[in-house]
Amino acid sequence: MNAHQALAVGEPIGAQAATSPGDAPDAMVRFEGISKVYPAYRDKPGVHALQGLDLAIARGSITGVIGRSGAGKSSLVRLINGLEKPTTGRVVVDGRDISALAGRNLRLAQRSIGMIFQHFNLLSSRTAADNIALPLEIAGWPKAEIRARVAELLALVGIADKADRYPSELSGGQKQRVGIARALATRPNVLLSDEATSALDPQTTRAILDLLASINRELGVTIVLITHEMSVVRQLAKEVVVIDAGRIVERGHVADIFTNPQHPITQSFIAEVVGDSLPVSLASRLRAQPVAGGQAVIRVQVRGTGAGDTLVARLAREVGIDVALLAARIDEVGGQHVGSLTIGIPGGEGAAQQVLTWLAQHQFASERLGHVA
Ligand SMILES: Nc1ncnc2c1ncn2[C@@H]1O[C@H](COP(=O)(O)OP(=O)(O)OP(=O)(O)O)[C@@H](O)[C@H]1O
Repeated sequence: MNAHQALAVGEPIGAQAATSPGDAPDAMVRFEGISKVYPAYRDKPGVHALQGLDLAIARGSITGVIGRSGAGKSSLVRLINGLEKPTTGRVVVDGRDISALAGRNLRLAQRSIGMIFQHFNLLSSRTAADNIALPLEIAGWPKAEIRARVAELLALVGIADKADRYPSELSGGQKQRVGIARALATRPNVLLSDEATSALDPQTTRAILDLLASINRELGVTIVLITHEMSVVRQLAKEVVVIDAGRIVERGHVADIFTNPQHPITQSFIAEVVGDSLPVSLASRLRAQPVAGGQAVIRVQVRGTGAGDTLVARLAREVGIDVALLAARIDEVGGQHVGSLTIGIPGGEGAAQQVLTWLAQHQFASERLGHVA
C-alpha cells in the first residue's frame, strides 16, 4: 500500500508499508554520512552540530524537519544550499554533490535551490517587483524577460497589485509572498523554508502554508520545511524528520508519527499541538485505582477515513466485551484522519487485560488512563 493512500476504516497504526524519507528511491536531496563540526574559536569550544546523518528527501515531497533550538536545523539547511560544507560525508542535491562545488559551479547549482526566511530578508530600498527581479538580474536575464517573469511570479503568489510597493508598505504575509516569489524566480526544483511562518499570525501562517502546498502541487517543487512548530508540520508536510542534538531521532510519514510517536522529543512536540486532554467531565472522574463496578479507561490511537468507527463494534464482536465510547478526537494530519478514542471497559481487570491484549495483537497503540465509577 502506498502510504499516501487512505487507510481502510479504523485501520491500526503500523499496518502501512514501512517506507520513510530515509528509503526514498528517487531522492531530490540525499545526506550521506554527514557530520558538521564548527571548530573551536578563541574561548568557544568546537560544536558538533550534526552527527552521522543519513537522509533521503524524495523528489516532489514536502518534508518537515523539526527540532528544538540548537538541534542543528539551520546547519542542515545551509548544507543543502551549499552555504556550509560538511565536515564528513556529502550532500547530493538533484544528483549533484553540492558539497564538492565551489565558485561559479556552486552559484549555478544554487539557482535551482530557492530559500525563504523567517524575517523575509527583503531589500528595503527595492519595491516588491525589484526584490523578485534580483536573482534574475544576478543570473543575467534580459530586461524584458525579467519583467515578464516578475509579473508571472507576482500573480502566482497573489500580490499582482503590490508590484510597486516597498517592503515597509507590506504586511508580514505579503512580504513572505514576495520572498516566495523571489525564491521561485529562477525556477528551482527545491524550496527550503527556514522558519518561514514563525513571525506570522496563525491566519497568515495558514494562508502561506496553503500557498506553499499549491506551489508543491502545481510546480512539483520539493519543499524542505525547517521549523520548531509541529502545527506547521501537521498543516503542510507529508514526511517528518525529528532532530535533536545533531542526530535524527525519528522520521516517517506525518500521520504515523502523530499517531505513534516513539521518541520523547517527538512526543513532546505532538503534545503541544494535539489537544489530547480529556473532556473535563471525564478527567475529573478519573481515578488511579480500580473502582468497584466501574470501568477501566483506555485511550486507543486510530487512523484512516472514518477512523475508529468500527473499533467498538469489533471489540464487541471479537472479544465479546461491550465497551463504552467515552471520548473521541479525530484530526486531519498529513492528508489522513488520525485521532484517539477513549473507551471504558466494564468487567474488572480481566476484561481490561483482554481488550489490551486484543489491541496489541491488532497493532493499535493504546494506553491505560485510569478508572471511572
Ligand atoms: N557558524 C557557527 N559557528 C559555531 N557554532 C555554530 C555555528 N552555527 C551553528 N552553530 C552551533 O551549532 C549548533 C546547531 O545550530 P543550528 O543553528 O544549526 O541549530 P538550529 O536547530 O537551527 O537552532 P535555532 O532554531 O536556534 O536556529 C548550535 O549549538 C549552534 O550554537
